[in-house]
Amino acid sequence: MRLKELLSLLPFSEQFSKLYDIEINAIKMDSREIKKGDLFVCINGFSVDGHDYVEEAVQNGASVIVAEREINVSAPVLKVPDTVRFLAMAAAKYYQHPTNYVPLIGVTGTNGKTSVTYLLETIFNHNHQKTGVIGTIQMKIGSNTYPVENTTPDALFLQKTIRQMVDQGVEQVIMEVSSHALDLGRVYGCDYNIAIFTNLTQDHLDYHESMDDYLRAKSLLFAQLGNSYHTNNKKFAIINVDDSVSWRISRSTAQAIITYGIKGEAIITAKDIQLTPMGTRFLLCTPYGNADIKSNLIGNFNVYNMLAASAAAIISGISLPIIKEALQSIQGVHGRFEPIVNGQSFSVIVDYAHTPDSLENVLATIQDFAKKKVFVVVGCGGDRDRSKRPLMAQIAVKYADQAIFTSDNPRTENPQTILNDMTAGIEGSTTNFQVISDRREAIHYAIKQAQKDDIILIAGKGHETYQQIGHIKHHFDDREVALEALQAKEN
Ligand SMILES: CC(=O)N[C@H]1[C@@H](OP(=O)(O)OP(=O)(O)OC[C@H]2O[C@@H](n3ccc(=O)[nH]c3=O)[C@H](O)[C@@H]2O)O[C@H](CO)[C@@H](O)[C@@H]1O[C@H](C)C(=O)N[C@@H](C)C(=O)N[C@H](CCC(=O)O)C(=O)O
Ligand SMILES: Nc1ncnc2c1ncn2[C@@H]1O[C@H](COP(=O)(O)OP(=O)(O)OP(=O)(O)O)[C@@H](O)[C@H]1O
Ligand SMILES: N[C@H](CCC[C@H](N)C(=O)O)C(=O)O
Ligand SMILES: [Mg+2]
Repeated sequence: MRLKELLSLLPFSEQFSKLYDIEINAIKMDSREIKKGDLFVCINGFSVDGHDYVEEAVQNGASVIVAEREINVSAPVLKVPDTVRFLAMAAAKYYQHPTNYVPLIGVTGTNGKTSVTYLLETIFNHNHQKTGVIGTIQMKIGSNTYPVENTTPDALFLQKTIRQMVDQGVEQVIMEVSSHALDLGRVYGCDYNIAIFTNLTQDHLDYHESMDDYLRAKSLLFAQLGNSYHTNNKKFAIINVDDSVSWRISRSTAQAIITYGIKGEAIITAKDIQLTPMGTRFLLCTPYGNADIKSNLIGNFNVYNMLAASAAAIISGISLPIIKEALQSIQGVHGRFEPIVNGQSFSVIVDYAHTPDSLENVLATIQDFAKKKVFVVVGCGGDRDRSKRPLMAQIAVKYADQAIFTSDNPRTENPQTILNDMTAGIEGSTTNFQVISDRREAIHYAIKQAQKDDIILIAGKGHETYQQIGHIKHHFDDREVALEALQAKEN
């Protein structure tokens, strides 16, 4: 690509006219990956500043540097006010605006993003449409899966991935959009057709300075809805009316709004909800008629997830019978309320609840069905929102008969400090908890204690297959460890 094409993204780009004819092989944001003829965009990150790696980029053959400040190197330097924005726009341009050639659904909110994307993937597949999915667990093109580092990848990886999806005949892309991604401009270059808001509750206050700032980030997805380059497709915001901030999300967009909910007045609603330990039944009510849904998914929060997915499917032209068939076919979402079964007389459930709200939802659901004791094994991530730690501990001791506090990706923090933050939230007279820092030991302990009809919730890691200590990810899978403990108990 000629540099002139990328420069057309910048206002007053004539000032760079001398550079128009430079040929760009690829756009890179990492000096270590630069090859001859690449353009290097300097990003000021959380650990280091990409501007400090310009020399290395030039040595590796960078033909142009894009930076936020004057830099004295042998390669030409394009000074722009915001390299993050430039990167997102340049990536979209370089990969020929892939999101203009495939419908794109973005799902944001504190909890339920992965669940809703999974429900949507199943619905579109039942409608015989090839899907591409980008999210926390993995990236998927059709049935091929690829590992991911982030829930929402950086702009370069994102645009490249969607381009691959378009080239491989994907007919619908569904992606989770994290608040970090919105705040860091990873999705500036995306043209969404549908944006879904699940809910907003406390998380990530290590990154966002307040809940208001967290909401601002979430609302950016709705603010950018409709920034189409070529298409004239209608755009829709799908919003959970039962969430207290939904009106602020609605006000962020000028596009059409489709509401869903159970308590408040909404376009897509659920009536006659029956929640059981085996699954959920409800009447899905839509402007196109109603459908009686019998789902294997457990808990009231999953009714919300099914409403959100149904709303997006309806808007995408999928019929109610297909939606019903798809929702009823779903056995569960990986690592979300996933039962671990080895013929034992009590239940073991692995779940990804790692926020106060999701932990409360899952424990309240379990408590509703519990015949005997409820155990919860839970920890809080290191280098993440400290203020959620005491809240999660309070919720654990409130809903469970016995809480076992343990480690969940301590990262660079001392595990004991995290556990102290958790127990600091608990009143002195409370005794239904203990601390077992080693997660394997904690899971074994809970399973050893359990008796007939008890329920053990192992929360926080869900599908994760590692425990991150320092900067190293050690293999660890709650589901494997639970099974190992069940087998040990048997013998
Ligand atoms: C806080 C955060 O978001 N960090 C992301 C960020 O890393 P960073 O800012 O630390 O990058 P850095 O190491 O400082 O590097 C800055 C720049 O210098 C460049 N560099 C660096 C070294 C070098 O030798 N040469 C060089 O050019 C880097 O390529 C980069 O362009 O950019 C990286 C590349 O895009 C991301 O992978 C990384 O996500 C980390 C892994 C992370 O944990 N992020 C979390 C907080 C996150 O984003 N989470 C959300 C989900 C949250 C939710 O569940 O709701 C997500 O979407 O995943
Ligand atoms: N709609 C919902 N409301 C509240 N809690 C939910 C909802 N859906 C799922 N949960 C709970 O939150 C946990 C995480 O769900 P899910 O992975 O779908 O959310 P997410 O938004 O993708 O999370 P992350 O930000 O970590 O990617 C589940 O394991 C469940 O306990
Ligand atoms: N996407 C979330 C995942 C948290 C999962 C939990 N196991 C932890 O490590 O804190 C985050 O990065 O905050
Ligand atoms: Mg997710």
